[in-house]
Amino acid sequence: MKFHGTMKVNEQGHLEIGGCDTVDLAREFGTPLYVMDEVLMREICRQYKSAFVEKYGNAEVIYASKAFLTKAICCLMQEEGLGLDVVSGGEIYTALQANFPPERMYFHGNNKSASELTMALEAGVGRIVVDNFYEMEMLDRLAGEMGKKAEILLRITPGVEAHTHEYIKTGQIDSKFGFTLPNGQALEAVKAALKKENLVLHGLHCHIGSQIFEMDSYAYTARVMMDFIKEIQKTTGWTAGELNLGGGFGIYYADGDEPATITDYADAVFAALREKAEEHDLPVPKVIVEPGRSIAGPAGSTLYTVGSIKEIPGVRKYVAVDGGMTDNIRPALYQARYEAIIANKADQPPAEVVSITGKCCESGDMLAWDVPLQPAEPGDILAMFCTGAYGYTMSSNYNRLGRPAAVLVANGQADLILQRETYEDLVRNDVIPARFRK
Ligand SMILES: Cc1ncc(COP(=O)(O)O)c(C=O)c1O
Ligand SMILES: N[C@@H](CCCC[NH3+])C(=O)O
Repeated sequence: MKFHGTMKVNEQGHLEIGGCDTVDLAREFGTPLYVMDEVLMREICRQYKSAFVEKYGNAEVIYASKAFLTKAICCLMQEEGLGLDVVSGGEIYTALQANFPPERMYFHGNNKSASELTMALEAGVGRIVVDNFYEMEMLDRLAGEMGKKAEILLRITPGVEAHTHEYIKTGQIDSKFGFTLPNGQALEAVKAALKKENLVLHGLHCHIGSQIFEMDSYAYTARVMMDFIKEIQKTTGWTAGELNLGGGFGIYYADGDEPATITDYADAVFAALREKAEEHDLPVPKVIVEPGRSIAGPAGSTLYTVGSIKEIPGVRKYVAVDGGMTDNIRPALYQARYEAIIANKADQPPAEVVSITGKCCESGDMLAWDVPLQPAEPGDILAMFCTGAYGYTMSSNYNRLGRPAAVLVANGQADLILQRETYEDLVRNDVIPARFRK
């Protein structure tokens, strides 16, 4: 069990985050509640900036907003000087609504629609990361029609097998993302992009997957990409000025996870780039990294209220909470592990091993299997750690549960950044055809 950021046990024996007693937060804002530790989030942003930008100069850190996005988070990222990775019209819209500068956005996606590309061009999104030939043609045409130039990177699938869960690997040849490098498709894509009248090719992008612990995988990928940049230069005369290496830096969720440091990450990447730059007589390109999970994940905790408890003697004890796969699908989807504590008994040692389940009509609706926990009773507040990334953003209304609220906490102050969905919100888009309204 590991505490993160500003977490501590206060004099009442309660878990405190950002100087706020979590039991009070649960009372004031209700549960389930996402609690984001602002100080920790900012601290991680600064670690990224210092490890990549301050140490190596020609680099940029952009936050992968798919991890956790609200308008307030856009404001925070802007204050910290990070760019934004966006992957849909909805993410672009959210960022624009928060006045996030469009030129600092990178637009990703393997199936962007014409209306999303138009929106990106109109807004002046900084880089569109072109994923496939269909998109390349469409973007060139749309930009031409609008009398604009699209500033692009090309997404390359480098053929790198990252050591992570099958569902979150993206760099291998058999991937839906990007132009495949090993079979020559990527080189064809570069040649095609260079010929397009309305596309300005600035560089390349790749992303090998998510929750990655081995910095060698990043170094290896950087070398593969530099070899490719040389190959492109030899074939076309064009030299990529930008290399976006994606995100994926792994974090601690539970005992046994051993993440590297952000400094190790930056050093591994730059050592590989410099080595290859020398070998190939190439400039080191501008490096862009897109961390999502590692910025939002450790900063977020979810508070739940304990309800029913079912003990099957000799088999298992289920402790049910008032959320579940609707606010955190990761255990069900990726067998993700989490650590939890009874927030109002945070000064007590764990007394038993229990499984934490949600309230959905689904046996797979589990938040944690066989974890140590303080003695749980109905009404207790359970805090689950490191839920800040891909919890809210992958949430659903299954069983017509409303999505939780979220607060940003710092220095004893809690600010609401997401309202709890109400029953009214749940029926907002329902339409009853006239023939039923007799
Ligand atoms: C293209 C791209 N960039 C960045 C990320 C962010 O990854 P992570 O949240 O693991 O840092 C992802 C998600 O895996 C991605 O697909
Ligand atoms: N959503 C995933 C990772 C995929 C990230 C986006 N490419 C997770 O929760 O781990």
